[in-house]
Amino acid sequence: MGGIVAPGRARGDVRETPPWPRGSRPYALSFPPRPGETARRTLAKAPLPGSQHPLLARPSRHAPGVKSRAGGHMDASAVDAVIVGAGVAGLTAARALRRVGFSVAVLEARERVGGRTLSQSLGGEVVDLGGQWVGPQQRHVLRLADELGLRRFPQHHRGTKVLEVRGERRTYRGQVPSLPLLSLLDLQRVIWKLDGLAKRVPLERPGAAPRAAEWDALTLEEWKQRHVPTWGARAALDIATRAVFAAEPSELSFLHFLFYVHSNHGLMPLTTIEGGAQAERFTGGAQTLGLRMAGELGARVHLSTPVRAVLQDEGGVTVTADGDRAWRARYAVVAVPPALAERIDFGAALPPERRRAHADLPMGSVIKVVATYERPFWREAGFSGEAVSDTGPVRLCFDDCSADGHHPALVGFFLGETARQWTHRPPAERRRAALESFARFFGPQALRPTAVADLDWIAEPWSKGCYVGLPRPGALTAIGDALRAPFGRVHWAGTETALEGCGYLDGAVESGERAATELAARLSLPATSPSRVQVVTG
Ligand SMILES: Cc1cc2nc3c(=O)[nH]c(=O)nc-3n(C[C@H](O)[C@H](O)[C@H](O)COP(=O)(O)OP(=O)(O)OC[C@H]3O[C@@H](n4cnc5c(N)ncnc54)[C@H](O)[C@@H]3O)c2cc1C
Repeated sequence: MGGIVAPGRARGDVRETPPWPRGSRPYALSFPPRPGETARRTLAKAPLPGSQHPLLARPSRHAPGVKSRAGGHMDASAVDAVIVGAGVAGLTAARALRRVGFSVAVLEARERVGGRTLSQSLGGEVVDLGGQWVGPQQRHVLRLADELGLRRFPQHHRGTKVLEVRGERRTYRGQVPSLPLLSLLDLQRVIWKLDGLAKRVPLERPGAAPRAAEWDALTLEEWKQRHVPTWGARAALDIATRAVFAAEPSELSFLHFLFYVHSNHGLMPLTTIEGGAQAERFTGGAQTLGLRMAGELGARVHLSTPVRAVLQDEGGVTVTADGDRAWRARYAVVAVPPALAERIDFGAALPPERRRAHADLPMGSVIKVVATYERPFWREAGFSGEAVSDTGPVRLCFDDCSADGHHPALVGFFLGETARQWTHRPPAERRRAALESFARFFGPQALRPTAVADLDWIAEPWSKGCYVGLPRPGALTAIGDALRAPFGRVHWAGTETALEGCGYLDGAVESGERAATELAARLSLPATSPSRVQVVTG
């Protein structure tokens, strides 16, 4: 097969006729306004620097129809946009572009879609081994879920909670943990203080915060040592940090911590169930988000396709995957975590700030464990199923029963240093340790599950950890806007690039919509390059 064809569906072979003449259609995709909207619209309207980029002056090593590096002929296909990564962000971008008539190909390294979401059957009910909850503030993901027709149900939270601190098991009800009064007062002051400081970090440019350089050089641990006098407030801050970031306070840039809190509507919404980020779950699991979108995209999604190079020239982008397969596109959206983008060759002109983003946003560390039971024995004993611990190895636990309560389950998390300690241990030993934690929280019945499943996200080669990439101290200010700024014809998505909901499903959706808006603007400009209608295959 060879010759000249229009941008095609999956492999450059089917013309997709847009309902308007090329170049005449307004670019705007209709997403509701959000923080930074003005700036984004400006970006979308301004001529982007693609054609002036120094990289575009030289021909691609992978122009269609040429020999590949491996010497074989390339299997090149042409589309408007190649999207790298079929997580929620990449699929959101692809779906949005597709719905306004652009042709897309989505290339995914794994043999499944959904990335950091994974829903699987356990004990007769679907459980989530990756991303799971959504909250009322998370409007991007909630709107997408509604569009896709997904149903949600409230996270169970009624009953007594468990707090394990300094080796002592305490119980409490409501929102106020069982700590000494002085610690509680200190904790409330610290929450107000941190929420106040977070609001001073501009989401578009954290580096423009009043004391950005100083805060970026400081770790959350160092800030805590200076500003939090009571042991109880310190312990609560440590526990909350591990739960929210899957990292230790000593690993986090204080500036990034504040950015993240601002991006996610404050500390309390981040850490609570009722009215917070853990308020609801998806019926059928969170992976249904990606599965539904992939269903709409059909053969445009290519699984088991690890991308190795995204190289651009004057006319477009050539994306090369394992097996010497290549796709030709006008633009690309790279929707993988920065730590995974490090493995992709973007050519010598990739700006140093962007290289730094790939090198200095290591992923957090989490192992998630779900155990199912005959009976919800913790509910029957008056417990909500919520437990936090500074002892571990399970440091955070929730009730994970099905919506109707008929499939009792608990879910636990190994987080930060604890997850790293357990990543190399045998899975059976790890599961046993998780059950022992559950038993300490709620009673010995926890040692008798009907089934147990766990997922060590550190060992996942296409995630390298989770929940999210975390800038090392000093990196956020050095990277500047390179996390989001397009590199020639390459645009970036993924929850790490989100202004709102960063780190969460909400941020993945927000970033996918933003990248689609950027691309739609450029794709709607009059087509000047003949290469967009060329494809030559072997
Ligand atoms: C245990 C756990 C619990 C979580 N809990 C929650 C929660 O309760 N609520 C919430 O909102 N969020 C939660 N999250 C975070 C949430 O899952 C993520 O923010 C979100 O899924 C990120 O989506 P993404 O599309 O940005 O990235 P990803 O899901 O990582 O998608 C990137 C995709 O790119 C692919 N890829 C990587 N490299 C390449 C390559 N070279 N070529 C081709 N493909 C490639 C990957 O395989 C992946 O499919 C949790 C995550 C984990 C792991």
